[in-house]
Amino acid sequence: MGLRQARSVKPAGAEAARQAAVRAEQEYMTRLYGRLDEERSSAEAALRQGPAAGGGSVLQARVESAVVTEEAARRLARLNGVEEGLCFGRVDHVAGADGPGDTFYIGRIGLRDADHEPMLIDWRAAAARPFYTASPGAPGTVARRRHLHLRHREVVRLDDEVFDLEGLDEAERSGLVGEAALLATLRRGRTGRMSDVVATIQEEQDQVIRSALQGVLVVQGGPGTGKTVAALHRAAYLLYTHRDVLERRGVLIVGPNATFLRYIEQVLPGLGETDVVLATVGELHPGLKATAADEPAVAVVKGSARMAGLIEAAVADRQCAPPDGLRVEYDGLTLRVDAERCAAIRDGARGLRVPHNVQRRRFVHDLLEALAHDRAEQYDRIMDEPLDELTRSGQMPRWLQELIDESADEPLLDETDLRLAKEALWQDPAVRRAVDALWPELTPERLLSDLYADPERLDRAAAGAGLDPAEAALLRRPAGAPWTVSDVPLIDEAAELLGEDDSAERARRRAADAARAEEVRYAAEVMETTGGTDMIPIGDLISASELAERHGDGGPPLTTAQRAMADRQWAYGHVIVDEAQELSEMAWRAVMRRVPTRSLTVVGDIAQTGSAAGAASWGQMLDRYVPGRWREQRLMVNYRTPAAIMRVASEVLAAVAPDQTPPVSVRDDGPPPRAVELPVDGLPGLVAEELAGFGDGAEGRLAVITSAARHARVRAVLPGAAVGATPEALDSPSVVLTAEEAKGLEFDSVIVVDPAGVLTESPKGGQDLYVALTRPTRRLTIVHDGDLPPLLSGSLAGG
Ligand SMILES: Nc1ncnc2c1ncn2[C@@H]1O[C@H](COP(=O)(O)OP(=O)(O)OP(=O)(O)O)[C@@H](O)[C@H]1O
Repeated sequence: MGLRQARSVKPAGAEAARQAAVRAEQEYMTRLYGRLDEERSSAEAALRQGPAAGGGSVLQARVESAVVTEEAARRLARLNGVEEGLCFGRVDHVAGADGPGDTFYIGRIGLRDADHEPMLIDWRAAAARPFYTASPGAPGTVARRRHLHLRHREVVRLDDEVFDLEGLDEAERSGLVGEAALLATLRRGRTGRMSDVVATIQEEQDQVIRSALQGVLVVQGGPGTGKTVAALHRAAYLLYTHRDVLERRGVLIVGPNATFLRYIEQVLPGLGETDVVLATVGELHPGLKATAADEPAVAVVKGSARMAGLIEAAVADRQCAPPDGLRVEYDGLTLRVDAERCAAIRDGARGLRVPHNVQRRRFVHDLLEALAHDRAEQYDRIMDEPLDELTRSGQMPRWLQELIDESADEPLLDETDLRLAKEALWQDPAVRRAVDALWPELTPERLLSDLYADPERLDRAAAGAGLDPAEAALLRRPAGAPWTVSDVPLIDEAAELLGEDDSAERARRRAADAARAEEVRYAAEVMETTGGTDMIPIGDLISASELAERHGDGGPPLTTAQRAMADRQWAYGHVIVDEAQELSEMAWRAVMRRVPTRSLTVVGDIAQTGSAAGAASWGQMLDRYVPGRWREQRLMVNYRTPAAIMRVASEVLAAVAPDQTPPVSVRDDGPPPRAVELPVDGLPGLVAEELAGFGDGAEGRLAVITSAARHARVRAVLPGAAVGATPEALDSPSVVLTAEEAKGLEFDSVIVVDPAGVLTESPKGGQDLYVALTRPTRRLTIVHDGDLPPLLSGSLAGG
């Protein structure tokens, strides 16, 4: 939207009129909050009372109570979540020939009065849209947009934007100022957590938020253009508009790291939304929670799509036919299956179009059958020896010879004999060992750790997948080393090829039965806990780590989000990938498996790609799934970084990614960025000065972003600062981060230490410095040792 064209009106000299307007709005807000209180009371009563008694079985009654209770708990959670800023806007439509124009109040949820007349319109509803899209150039039927600023339940300020200028007198026109509501929001100090922006969504963002559910939408935008915030509001909007599908299937949001997910976590409940799973790539596979990163060169190999071929080859390598045939000692005999038969059995199993662990059942069956036959033949020969002797010596009685001749055509083993023989063989440890060695039952983790730890296996698999020996060597590591984030898509890929192993399948079935019983018990317990508001609503917005904790407690998987997270084969209704430029080809495969309908929102900035295995273009990652069928929307306005800071960042961008256009800053406030020549030992003084600049309020966050080379020293001189991308770091006034860790986050003040180091360490060639420079919302200080990179020195004021 033409942000600078939008206008607000300050009725100069009309203080009395302003006060009257505030009073009128206060009256309306009081009614709205009164209605909210009534709704809360009725949700609490529904929780206390449960469903009305009716006919039906005890089980049916229990299930109904669970449903009613869950619905009431959700409703209550939603109502409690909107206490602050319940209503934030109002639109007045132009009067028509048939009477005065409609007025709508816009809020975080919708409310109706006792007669079911709408009092407050949910921001996601179609009737709310003009509030976001009206602009002076295209006002539609909107005459005025009013932003209401509340503190608790009290109206503290109104900002009007009048689109029907004809209706204003000269004094009012001269009092018009630029986008007061947005700028006031943007200037607020940071709290370490992202907050919702429902009151100030801009038109270009609105288009992203309300874009159709179907297909792949790419949102490409520079730093601070609100990609993350728009993606989260889109999740809320889609869940509201397509509740039927998405409540059942859930929405998955993939973010770059756990801290980032914590940073955005509270936005969704704030928007009144649930049924959303937040996960990093390292958590995509149930049961895993990898955070360690590989060296860039290793990450590049692990991220390459060729790894899919390597894993396929590694699985095939675990399906053996011994070149000399199989020999097993059993019951005093040496049982044999010759090489040709072994190969036929292996190929027969491979020919089934099912995963390895399921094919194994056929392999085991056929191999045991071959062994059983060999055993029967050997017994037969042993039994035949005395008879042969009789024949040779001419002492065979006629009746016996006749009996032998009659049974000559009968098979050695009938069906029952064969079954019993196979069962007996399968009980024998030596037979099992032999079968397992040829075609083991494998978990994905075991496949991968065996592979990484065995150079010969690796070389064989690599050769089958077109990786050269040097690349294969990068994958080597000792068994038992912790999994890295880049391993997780590989484990997921392996799981797909291996299928459930038998024991896992049995455990899953047992767990499902137990969970069902537990759900009924839980519902009954909830009914007894009729504590009203202090009852913890059933949390639907769940992160992978929370899920793991709950499962550790043996709690039942209750919600869509919880069920989805626990199930590798869950198909989500929609997937949102944030900082999507960082995903490798293999990570994309893992994501795409989770959304067979290809309903995705892909959010990122190609200019910020830091990961060596990440995207150079969106087509590189997406064309193989939806060739030419993804749509792109660009966000061009930077809401975070003031213009003077952005000028410095833009010069870096021009040098490292000349084909990318930096966004235009909406803010041009704040002090100019500065460069300071200072040894690391001088940092405490600088940090103290910056923190003092925030004043005494609780708000205000500072980050020291430094190169890996200086990280240890910077940490040592700043013992009071939090370190690294941990959730606790978000609550700390100051934190020391690498550029990689700072991705997606923002801070009031940023000190970049050792820009030359950040620049050279950046795997892609400078993108990390661009990321670091675009984190501040107010102040940027660059600290160097007299080695300021030339691409910064031109645009910075020295200090
Ligand atoms: N319409 C808006 N109203 C108020 N604040 C907004 C609006 N759009 C974005 N912002 C604010 O601008 C800041 C940047 O937004 P966000 O983090 O979503 O940007 P981004 O494009 O994801 O950035 P990056 O690529 O650097 O991670 C946030 O503080 C966000 O709340």
